[in-house]
Amino acid sequence: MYPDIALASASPRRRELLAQLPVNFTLVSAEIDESVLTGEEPASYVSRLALQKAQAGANKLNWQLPVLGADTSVILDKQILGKPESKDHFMQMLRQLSGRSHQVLTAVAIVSAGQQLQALSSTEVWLRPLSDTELEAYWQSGEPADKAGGYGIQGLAARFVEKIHGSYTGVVGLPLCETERLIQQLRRSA
Ligand SMILES: Cc1cn([C@H]2C[C@H](O)[C@@H](COP(=O)(O)OP(=O)(O)OP(=O)(O)O)O2)c(=O)[nH]c1=O
Repeated sequence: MYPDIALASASPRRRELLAQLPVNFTLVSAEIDESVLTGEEPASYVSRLALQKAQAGANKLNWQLPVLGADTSVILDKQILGKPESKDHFMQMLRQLSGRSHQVLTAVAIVSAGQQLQALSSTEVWLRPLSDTELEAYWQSGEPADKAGGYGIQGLAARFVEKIHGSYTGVVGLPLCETERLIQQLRRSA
């Protein structure tokens, strides 16, 4: 069937989550510079990146299809934590996240030739205290490397999560309630 939309993402999680919605989609790659601008607020950062991913995807497709982009970051005391760059970086991040709550922000953007739609999901996640021995073993599993904040709530790190307040799918990388709402808005305006 002809796709309604393109997903500008290399993330297998986003692909699996979008497949749970009644929408036909195709994939497009969109590499962008993910550097944080000086003084940029976390919400502005994730929103800008989601929009830039969608725009980069739309450019590749010559704006023939609406394109969806998303970005997820872990925020601790206004500090933006991306993916761990090394084991040391991972240990440092998880020691900071241990035994307290943090925020996970996921922005979603859909761009088409005529319009730009955006949503922001914010979730508070509480992690229990984590020992260095547990963290060493978790790093060895390979799971943390491609995840913002260095953990995957949907994977082995599930046992570290005491509670969440917000959107589970938002933490995994694509808040489905908000995303479906944007797709419905797009359809209404077509
Ligand atoms: C906190 C958390 C993040 N993540 C993932 C979601 C995102 O894929 C990733 C954050 O990186 P992003 O830069 O948002 O996305 P990405 O590089 O994986 O994919 P894209 O091609 O769309 O840019 O962290 C989890 O899978 N589980 C979690 O619990």
